[in-house]
Amino acid sequence: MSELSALGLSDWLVKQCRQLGISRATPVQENCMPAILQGRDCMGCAKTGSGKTAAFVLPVLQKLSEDPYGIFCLVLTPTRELAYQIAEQFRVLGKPLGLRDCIIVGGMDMVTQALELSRKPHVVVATPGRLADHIRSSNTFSMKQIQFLILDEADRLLEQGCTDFTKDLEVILQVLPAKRQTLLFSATLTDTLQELKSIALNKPFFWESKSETRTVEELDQRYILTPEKVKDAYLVHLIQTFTDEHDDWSIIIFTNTCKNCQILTMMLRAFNFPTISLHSMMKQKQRFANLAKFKSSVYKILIATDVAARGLDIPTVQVVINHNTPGLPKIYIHRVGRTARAGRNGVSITLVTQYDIHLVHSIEEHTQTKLKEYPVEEEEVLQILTQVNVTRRECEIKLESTDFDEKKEINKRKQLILEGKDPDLEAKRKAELEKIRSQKKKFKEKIQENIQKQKNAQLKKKLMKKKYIKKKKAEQMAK
Ligand SMILES: Nc1ncnc2c1ncn2[C@@H]1O[C@H](COP(=O)(O)OP(=O)(O)OP(=O)(O)O)[C@@H](O)[C@H]1O
Repeated sequence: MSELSALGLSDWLVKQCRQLGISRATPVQENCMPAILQGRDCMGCAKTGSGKTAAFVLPVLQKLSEDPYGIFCLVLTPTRELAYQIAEQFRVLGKPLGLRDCIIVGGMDMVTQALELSRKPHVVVATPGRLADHIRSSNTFSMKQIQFLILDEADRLLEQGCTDFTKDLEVILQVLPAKRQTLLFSATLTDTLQELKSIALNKPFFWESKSETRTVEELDQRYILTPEKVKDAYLVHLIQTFTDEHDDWSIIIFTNTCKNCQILTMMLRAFNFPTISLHSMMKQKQRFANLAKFKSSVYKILIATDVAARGLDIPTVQVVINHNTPGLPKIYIHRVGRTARAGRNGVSITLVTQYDIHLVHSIEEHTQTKLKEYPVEEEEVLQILTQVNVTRRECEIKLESTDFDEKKEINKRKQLILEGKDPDLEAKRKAELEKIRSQKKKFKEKIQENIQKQKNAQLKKKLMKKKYIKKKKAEQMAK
């Protein structure tokens, strides 16, 4: 690791870093910061928890201090919680500058945000959807002068997943100057390198940490093979063991859906575990409040969907449990990267059913790490199995009596409206597609049935012929 001052940072910034416990640069900082300070575009790919945020925050602050104006820098990131975390790093490190930042994310008041944007903050940290909304609806701010565009978790921003940012990014890129520095960072940048290269136009400086594995050495990666029906009993058993043995540990449990997140939270609370949840069906204020309670260790267990998989930096997290095996290796890398950050140790445990074994193989191949089995006293798990499953069922019934599913439907409709689609038309289209699909299926089945019938008839014919020949032969022999 290098001294920060040797990398071209001013004394005030080095001093500010020291106050935050940053005395020497991590490899991603050591390699990317000089290139950024030289004015180059940069793509940085380094493992989770390796200090990528400071690798772009520090050079931006250095440049901003030389020529301060607003809006100087725009940071885009996929989740609202991450936007607040990044803005906080800018605020803390840029305090001596009197840095003014502005956070533009969905679920918060648009008028207040528009007002803040019009006051020319130095740095805007945003999620793409809400920023694109402001650009479409307001002319009270300009981004024509920005020096830096930063895409944190860049691969997620550019991939076409369930939340597709590409249209919003197009809107944003149209209002940015062509002459700017573009910086892209992620722990899984190399997966989508080609798409990313088109965003950073000026022959970017590319740096990737050289390592055989794609997860950190300090992370102990484990799995438990379990039948689906016993999964929750394993989960309760694991949490009981961890909380019995450690006072100061926090645990993040990742699950696949908002509903599962809600049910597991209710279930663990029924067992008196201090549990809180984070998922996209919660109101934004509740999301922030829950995260704050988890960060301050008021609650030791956070159950989240993949909305919390990337970027969140919570040093007390010692354990990550994957209640479902992630379908994609890169989701696994980000999820387990919520622990073992900045040189600390951590454990990840993935619950694997017999249907997920191929996913584990793909994770192992991608991360170049073999997951080890986590030893569990199975007798103890079996002892609580009935109680856990009954409690889960009770929680499911309780949730069904609320308007959770209805809210989900409303949220889906809202999302479609935001995407400029008519929800009723979409539902009709979906039903029609479903009808066509089922007709196709029936048609295929019919063809298969006919083919089978033909084959059977041919077989029958062959058998009859054989029988006939046999009979004839027998008759001839008799003669
Ligand atoms: N040079 C440094 N020395 C010590 N700690 C550092 C240094 N740089 C950053 N950190 C700390 O390391 C932690 C992880 O940093 P950061 O959140 O930037 O990781 P990241 O690489 O962006 O991870 P992810 O891929 O999960 O988003 C933070 O708490 C940060 O304050």
